[in-house]
Amino acid sequence: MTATRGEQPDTTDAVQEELGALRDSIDNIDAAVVHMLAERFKCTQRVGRLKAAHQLPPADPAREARQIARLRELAQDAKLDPAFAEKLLNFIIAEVIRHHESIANETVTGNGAEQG
Ligand SMILES: O=C(O)C(=O)C[C@]1(C(=O)O)C=C[C@@H](O)C=C1
Repeated sequence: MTATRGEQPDTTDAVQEELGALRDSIDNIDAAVVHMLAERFKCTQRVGRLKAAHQLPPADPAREARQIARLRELAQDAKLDPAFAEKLLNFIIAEVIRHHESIANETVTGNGAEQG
């Protein structure tokens, strides 16, 4: 039964079991997201070094526009809010660009970059 305002919370075993099972799946998905992001950042770290070694700019807005268009379509097909997918990609790419700038700086100054 759906709880409404003013009713006591339903803490029966069946509800707790279903909540626990859903949370197990959420934990697995969160772990997969972390591992996928870690792999993505390993790739972008190599991109950052390649760009710095060849004096290429950290950001590539044309590439980003293609990624956003593609991700919005994928999101739509998957019934995920395309605006959310775009915000998430922009958030990740902003961090990647920060890393690229740090690597480029390290290449010029010889100082250690803070992160890949
Ligand atoms: O493909 C690149 O040129 C990257 O540096 C990677 C990446 C990304 O994280 O996907 C990051 C910055 C660029 O503006 C575009 C894409």
